[in-house]
Amino acid sequence: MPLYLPIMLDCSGQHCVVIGGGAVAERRVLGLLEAGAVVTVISPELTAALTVLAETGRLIWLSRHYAPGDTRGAFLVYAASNDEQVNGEVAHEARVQGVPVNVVSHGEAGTFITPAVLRRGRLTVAVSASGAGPGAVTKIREQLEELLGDEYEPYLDFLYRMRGEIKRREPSSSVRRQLLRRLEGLDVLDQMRQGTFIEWSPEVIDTWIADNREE
Ligand SMILES: C[C@@]1(CC(=O)O)c2cc3[nH]c(cc4nc(cc5[nH]c(cc(n2)[C@H]1CCC(=O)O)[C@@](C)(CC(=O)O)[C@@H]5CCC(=O)O)C(CC(=O)O)=C4CCC(=O)O)c(CCC(=O)O)c3CC(=O)O
Ligand SMILES: NC(=O)C1=CN([C@@H]2O[C@H](COP(=O)(O)OP(=O)(O)OC[C@H]3O[C@@H](n4cnc5c(N)ncnc54)[C@H](O)[C@@H]3O)[C@@H](O)[C@H]2O)C=CC1
Repeated sequence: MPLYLPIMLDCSGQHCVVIGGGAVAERRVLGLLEAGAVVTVISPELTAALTVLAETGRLIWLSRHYAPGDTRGAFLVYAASNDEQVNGEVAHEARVQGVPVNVVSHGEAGTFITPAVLRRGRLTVAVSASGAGPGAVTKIREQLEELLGDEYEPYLDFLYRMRGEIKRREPSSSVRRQLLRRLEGLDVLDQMRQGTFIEWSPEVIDTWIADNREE
């Protein structure tokens, strides 16, 4: 297996196709929906959770087997049936069309693989072992879950908001850089972990910027 290139893809509004409706397809669909994709599932059967998503209009379900041409025009394709041969055909068709494809039954047959994912609001950590085995990946993801607690969600929201304020208010790029460096050096993350953080009002932000803007 090669060393894959990690990237973060904007899938919002993009048409993505999943072949198969089992447990693995379900994981792929949930990831796609979280990323805002428009999902079509092609499978004669669906898991209970996928059935609910189809019934509530969160995905488009074509209740049939894969047929040639199903991957046409897709942004991403997932060959997630339990039939190796079908998955191989899907992969071949997608490759010919230049559409990125993930093959769940045989990673190397696809053009990308799916990492284990940990999310904390704006934070996304994707773990790949380049095919060394799902056990290793899962264990590393679980260890990172211990390390990166829920406090990262409000912390990154705080940094995001303050970064916006600094960029909006401060015309000098060198001062901006200094403010952003100082911002990241604050003990806000610890305060959030301990539950002692008090949301910064616009006045507090003004004062902090004024106090920290000297070069
Ligand atoms: C190559 C890759 C291709 C891809 O799917 O993209 C691939 C391939 C295969 N997985 C297989 C088996 C299992 N995989 C899992 C679980 C996960 N597998 C995932 C990713 C990947 N799996 C890609 C490499 C990622 C990397 O290394 O970077 C995760 C991270 C993401 C996800 O699937 O959501 C998720 C953990 C999520 C988490 O913990 O967060 C479980 C456990 C379970 O399902 O509960 C089992 C059953 C138990 C077992 O076999 O150990 C088989 C054998 C199938 C067979 O026997 O027929 C193949 C085929 C092959 O080896 O090529
Ligand atoms: N990459 C991964 O993380 C993992 C991969 N696997 C592999 O993924 C495959 C699928 O796993 P599960 O989802 O657990 O299997 P499953 O048996 O629960 O689901 C298979 C799905 O494929 C559908 N299907 C079968 N033939 C089809 C066709 N011709 N066209 C469209 N849909 C078709 C079935 O209706 C069913 O919905 C396994 O066979 C295994 O090889 C298994 C576990 C984890």
